[in-house]
Amino acid sequence: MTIDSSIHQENAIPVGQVFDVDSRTGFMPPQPPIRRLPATWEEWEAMLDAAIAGGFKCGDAADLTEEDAERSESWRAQVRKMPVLPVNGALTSCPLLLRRGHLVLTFLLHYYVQTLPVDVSILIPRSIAIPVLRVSNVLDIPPLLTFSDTVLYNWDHKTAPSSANPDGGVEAPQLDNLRSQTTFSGLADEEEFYLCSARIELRGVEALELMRQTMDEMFVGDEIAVRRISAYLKTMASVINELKTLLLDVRKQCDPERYYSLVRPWFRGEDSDLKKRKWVFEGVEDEQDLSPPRELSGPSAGQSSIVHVLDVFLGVDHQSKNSDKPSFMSRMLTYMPRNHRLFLKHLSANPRPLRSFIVSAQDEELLDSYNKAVLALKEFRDAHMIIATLYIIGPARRAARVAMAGAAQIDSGAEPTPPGKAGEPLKGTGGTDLVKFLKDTRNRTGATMIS
Ligand code: HEM
Repeated sequence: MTIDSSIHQENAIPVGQVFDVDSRTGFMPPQPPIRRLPATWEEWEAMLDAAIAGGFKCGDAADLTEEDAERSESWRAQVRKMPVLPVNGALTSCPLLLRRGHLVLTFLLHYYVQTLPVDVSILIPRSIAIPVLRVSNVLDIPPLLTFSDTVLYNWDHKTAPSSANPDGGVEAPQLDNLRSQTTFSGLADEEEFYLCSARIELRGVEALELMRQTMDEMFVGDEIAVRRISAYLKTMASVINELKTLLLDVRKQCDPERYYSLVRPWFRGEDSDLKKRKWVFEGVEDEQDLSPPRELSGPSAGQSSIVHVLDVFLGVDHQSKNSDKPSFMSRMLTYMPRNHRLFLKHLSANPRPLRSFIVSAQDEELLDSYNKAVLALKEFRDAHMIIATLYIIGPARRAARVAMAGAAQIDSGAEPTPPGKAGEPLKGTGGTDLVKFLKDTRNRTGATMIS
């Protein structure tokens, strides 16, 4: 049986069409997402083409010239003049078009917001504000760029696969034959940042299949089942180790300084705005069916369902006992495609979780295999901390030192504080106090091991 089959028992892993989880590509769609919206919405596509061709810089870029600022302002003026295109008909009835619609509108939105001068308030013009709110409402995700826009629904084959597979089905994309459809900067570094996650999604499909097999065996629960689960968990540990290698491989083609200064600033959501400006969606108050969004965190691979699935399956709990506030991980669920969120909800509601099965089985080999799988996930997070240090913490400190040196030259009395040092803690794209947060998730993973 493949993981495509329908749910066949109460505690089965919930996969199949209803959850948009594919047996070959997991949370990624099996075929490349559509590349362009139909003619009715061509103005959005054309405006996005113009932004990409414009090679814009963010409004706070250190090397922004007057000419750069004028060019992006003339693009923004065109966006403001654009009509409010309808969100109806073919667009709302086709999930594939809706996904492309969300991608195009949120890239436009981030181009618009991030190219604004730093000293003006953020008013998102009606031409983007109304459609992005409508499309996001139908998809039930927030009206800004998400992991699904940059990774899940933003890929294509680098070269078209040579042939269909023998049974006439679609072949899963090869990990080394991927490209991204849309980027802000046009840099290979940005593409590599997205593709690193895409490869993890695809390689993670084997973990999904192992979970399904494990849950089937837990249902049986006899001695043979225990031996089989033990073997599945050992294989899962090696799959997670491969995910770690894929993560560390981001260093091969994504340069930390370029990522930090030329790619990452485009992702900022409302909660990462340096001046704490509010994002105002023009015209929302005139529309009966719309309301202003409550929370707008930028895209983060913390929204990757595959990592959440591993946590839920292995029993890693990210919710702090001393806080009523939802954890970052549970907040990120609302940024995932709705069906993937439902998938996770279904998995979390499993009446017989793996961890309690392991505890009650009292089998040494099984316990060892389980701990190996959890250790592999903890080591994935160790590697992730190395990456976050290389790509964010290091460059942020260096940028702060340069800024301090500049300020000291201007005014020797000034004492600016670098981010992540004595002042405000360094923020993640999702608005977290990132050093503390990443350490916490890593430690919680380690603490899941059973002694
Ligand atoms: C250059 C590459 C990467 C950088 C710089 C990076 C950075 C970060 C940062 C700063 C956070 C903190 C949360 C936030 O505020 O966004 C985070 C969270 C997270 N990232 Fe990454 N990340 C990278 C690649 C990846 C990849 C490829 C994955 C896996 C698909 C991943 C999975 C996660 C997860 C699951 C979280 C939530 C926290 C956790 O589970 O430990 N990241 N990342």
